[in-house]
Amino acid sequence: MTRQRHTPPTGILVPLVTPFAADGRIAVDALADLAHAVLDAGATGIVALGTTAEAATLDPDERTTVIDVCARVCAERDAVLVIGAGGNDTRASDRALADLAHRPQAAAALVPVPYFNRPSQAGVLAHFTHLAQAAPLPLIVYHVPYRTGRPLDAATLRALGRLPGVVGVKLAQGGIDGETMDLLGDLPADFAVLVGDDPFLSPLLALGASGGVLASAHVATDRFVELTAAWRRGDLDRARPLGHALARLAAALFREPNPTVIKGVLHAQGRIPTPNVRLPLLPARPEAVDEARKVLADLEG
Ligand SMILES: O=C(O)C1=N[C@H](C(=O)O)C[C@H](O)C1
Repeated sequence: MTRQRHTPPTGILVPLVTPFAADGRIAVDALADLAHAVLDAGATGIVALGTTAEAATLDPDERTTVIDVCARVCAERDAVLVIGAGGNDTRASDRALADLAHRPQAAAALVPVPYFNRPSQAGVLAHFTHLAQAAPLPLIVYHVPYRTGRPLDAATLRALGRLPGVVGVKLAQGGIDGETMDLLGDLPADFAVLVGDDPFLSPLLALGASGGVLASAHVATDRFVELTAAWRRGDLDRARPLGHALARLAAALFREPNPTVIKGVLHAQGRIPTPNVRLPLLPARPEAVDEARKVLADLEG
């Protein structure tokens, strides 16, 4: 099948947490309120079932609920919806993506590089070539080698970017290295780099990234949006200090495994009913939450 190219999403996309009520069930209203709040603050869209959503701990019915809520809000708001899908097995990923055929609101699926079973780079390319041909919607490759155990060089990322069904990469390499520079220096047409490492948002925007998928942007969303606009118009006097301030905020929010600190902060702000996470995650220590709130207050003060 020949796939047409689609416009990649840009700007700030927020991968929403899954708020839990005291009885352990998903707090559906709180999830919808979070979605509306980040869109009110200027986010381009939201990601349902990202890592931040603790997607791995949700049962199939709960995953459907999360997608339903996010899809409803995005439809109401005419916002971009990206849905996390896929895994480390090509056939299973294929089936998961096929299930999204009845989600016409979704702009793209966020699909991880296969983790744990350590395919070669050629195997990763073959995986995405297969998925991109068969999937009912465009794909964003989620490249996060410190989670997947599979680094990719710039040539492979570019080859992924040239696949007709692939519209972008969520780049979370844990830093900026030679491969990052090589990739951003020579991007395929209509292929978006979305930053997935919150502390590196500002330098990667300066290098040509078109936005970010950032759990940190649950808070100070308007500042993250402002940062992308400042780099876009070349306003260095605004972008540099704001970028540093948001990197400090991101560092504080990621002091403990994501999304534990973010949930602690959202709970303290009264935006979600509990800070609860599911095992094997443990709730953030109160000191970590307090520190993140202090950095946030300094930013907003
Ligand atoms: O869920 C996501 O999408 C994100 N997950 C990353 C992680 O948990 O490592 C962080 C990033 O902000 C977005």
